[in-house]
Amino acid sequence: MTSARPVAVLTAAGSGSRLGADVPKALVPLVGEPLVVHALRALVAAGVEHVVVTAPADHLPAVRAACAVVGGAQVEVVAGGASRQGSVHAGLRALPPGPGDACVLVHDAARPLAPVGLLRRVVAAVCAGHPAVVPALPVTDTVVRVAPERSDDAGERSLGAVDRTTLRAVQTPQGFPRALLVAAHEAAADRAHDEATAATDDAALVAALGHDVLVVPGDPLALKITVRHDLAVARLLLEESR
Ligand SMILES: Nc1ccn([C@@H]2O[C@H](COP(=O)(O)OP(=O)(O)OP(=O)(O)O)[C@@H](O)[C@H]2O)c(=O)n1
Ligand SMILES: C[C@](O)(CO)[C@H](O)COP(=O)(O)O
Repeated sequence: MTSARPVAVLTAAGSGSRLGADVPKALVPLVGEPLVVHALRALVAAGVEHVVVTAPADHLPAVRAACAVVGGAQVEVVAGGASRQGSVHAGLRALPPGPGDACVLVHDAARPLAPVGLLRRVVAAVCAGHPAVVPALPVTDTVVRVAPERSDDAGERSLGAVDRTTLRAVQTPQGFPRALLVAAHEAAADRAHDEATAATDDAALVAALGHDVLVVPGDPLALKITVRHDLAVARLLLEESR
């Protein structure tokens, strides 16, 4: 068990194409503050000491200006990569080594309302010795597999339902000892050049090295802002909680 404060990479370099705003998703306001600022405040509230924020290369000044309003941690903003995986790798390269290496959180600006209790659960599990920790929620819909043939407007052919009791929807922040996370990213660096080949989360890269991934309870507040509807839900949740 370590008592050092954790450090973090906050991914904010995505364009937000599915959201369709006129600025990158991390800069879209939610009740007065950009998504990236909400996520950064949560990391600081959980005791994170140093945060590297990844930003779109053509929006570095805007993301720096947004993050400058948050005190309580050292914050650096660097250009992200061509995929989320590439951005996390770039963030890790910019994170100076130190005692916080015992627990690195990787968090998405796209999950602005992740509560501090959730962040603390992840940190506590990493500090207790787990090599990879992810928060996740049970899946509540019935989930079916579909046939691999191309779909058309008429729909797809269902191959039947999968057992949802064993499925979990994974959130962020995810936590790892730094050396292991870096090794996992180095081993998979050739996949990071495009989203089609990149891993969709960091735990998958650590699992690919043969390590166990611990799943801890997630939180509905850690929902991911992907489409406009999510932004409306987040606004309601935030207003309700104030
Ligand atoms: N090259 C990329 C792509 C994504 N992200 C970050 O990874 C998180 C999850 O990505 P997602 O929600 O898919 O964001 P976008 O890629 O921006 O969304 P879209 O796919 O709709 O364009 C976000 O915080 C996003 O900013 C990143 O840092 N670098
Ligand atoms: C990392 C993540 O938020 C865990 O659910 C998710 O995989 C990011 O996926 P996206 O396709 O980049 O939104």
